[in-house]
Amino acid sequence: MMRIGTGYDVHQLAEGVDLIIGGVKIPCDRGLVGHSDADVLLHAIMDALLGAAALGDIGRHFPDTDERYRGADSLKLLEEVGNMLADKGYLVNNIDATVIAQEPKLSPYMDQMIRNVASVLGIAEDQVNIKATSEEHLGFTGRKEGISAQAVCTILDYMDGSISAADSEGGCASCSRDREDKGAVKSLHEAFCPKED
Ligand SMILES: Nc1ccn([C@@H]2O[C@H](COP(=O)(O)O)[C@@H](O)[C@H]2O)c(=O)n1
Ligand SMILES: C[C@@]1(CO)OP(=O)(O)OP(=O)(O)OC[C@H]1O
Repeated sequence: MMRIGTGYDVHQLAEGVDLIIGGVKIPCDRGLVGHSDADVLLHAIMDALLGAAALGDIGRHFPDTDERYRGADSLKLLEEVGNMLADKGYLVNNIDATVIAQEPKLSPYMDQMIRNVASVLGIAEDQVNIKATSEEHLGFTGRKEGISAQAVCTILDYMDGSISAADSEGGCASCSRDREDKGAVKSLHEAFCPKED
């Protein structure tokens, strides 16, 4: 069965803070404020993945009252979310996301953002799409008070037997993540990567 998830996040812009989007530190006179590194794009993607798997949201798994997540690298949190999905027998099929930012221009950094997301999730780069749009100077994003992001994803349920190796363009996530010893992931590995054993 294919399942769909959506995610949305907003962070405020302020001086004296790094701007990190999609795991890329972007040169800018202001950055996003948060308890973690405030990576608005990765937060929206995590919520989409958790939503698709009916696993709640990032606040449930990484509470902003927990000191362990102060300044947290959101790529590490995304990797944890990927592990949660794999442990439940889900494969990430595709992710599409939009960052809404009046400035700076994000297009020069898109390829690296895509590489970062694909790499930590153990999927192919063409399973990830990231876009940017300004808000034509309208609203809080248009006034440059903050940056928002939206994401949608589809995931496939390996355990229901309805998908084949051909559905997993990225192959078995366990190959790139060394998680072969876990139940559902072991099954994925055996199904999708038999020749690599
Ligand atoms: N922060 C942004 C905003 C936009 N882009 C790129 O520019 C294109 C046009 O944006 P509009 O908001 O004028 O529609 C958009 O499709 C992006 O390719 C960007 O890189 N960074
Ligand atoms: C990942 C967390 C961890 O504190 O990051 P924050 O920077 O607080 O970002 P937000 O999107 O407001 O909430 C998610 C949190 O769980």
